[in-house]
Amino acid sequence: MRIDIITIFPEYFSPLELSLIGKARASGLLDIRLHDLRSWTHDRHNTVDDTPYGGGPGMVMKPEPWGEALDAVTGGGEEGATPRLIVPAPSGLPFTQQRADRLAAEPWLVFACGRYEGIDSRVAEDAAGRMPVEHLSIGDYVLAGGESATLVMVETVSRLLPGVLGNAESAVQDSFATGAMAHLLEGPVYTKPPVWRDREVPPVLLSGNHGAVDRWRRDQALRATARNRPELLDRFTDDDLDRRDQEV
Ligand SMILES: Nc1cc(-c2ccc3cc[nH]c3c2)n[nH]1
Repeated sequence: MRIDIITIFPEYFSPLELSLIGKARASGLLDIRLHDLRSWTHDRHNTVDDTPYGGGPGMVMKPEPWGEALDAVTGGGEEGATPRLIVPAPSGLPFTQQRADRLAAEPWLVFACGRYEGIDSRVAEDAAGRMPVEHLSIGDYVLAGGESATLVMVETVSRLLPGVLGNAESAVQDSFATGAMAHLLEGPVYTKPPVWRDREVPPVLLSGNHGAVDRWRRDQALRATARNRPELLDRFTDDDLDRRDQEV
């Protein structure tokens, strides 16, 4: 997958040089390219913002640099390929695991990181004439810019790509994404030592009884979900829950 990120703070994305994503980039699994929006300004001050039409607080990102940046970045696709443009925004569609699964199937994503009060709306309108455009929100809170949201989305999508996670992690990911644990919150996890500050690991996890361990883990996941996200349990009918009992 190719991922282009356009931002006035390219250094914000140095975490993408680390860990699994850093390794995936080094191996060629992931091709992440950073672009400084100011490269497409032509004035002495590299101006990217201006006052909002209609008045109001703050500044709005000017359309000209964005238009030139998107033309330059998206024009260079192989065999004229076009990317999907993702614009992080508090007003966007919810970014969910399901939407991440869908984005992970895309060959090329471009992220437009806004700042100030946002990007002149004509930029996305103009781009939509040449490529799919999605405004996405990572949650109901307001960030100072799109960079944090882009980091979250790039990490969530990248870890779904085959080969990015090691075998162990991808096995864990599968068990929570599908089957009896799908859509449930993860329960508690433990590792050595068996006793730490007089706190024991739940004995079932040391029992070697895989059926009992699976049942215990599903029960813990149901408890965590009922406690913190009861609305997720609405997805299950009583029959589903009974069937899950048989499954595990
Ligand atoms: N889910 C979420 C996205 C944002 C966001 C996205 C872009 C910009 C640009 C300026 N402020 C922004 C905030 N906040 N919260």
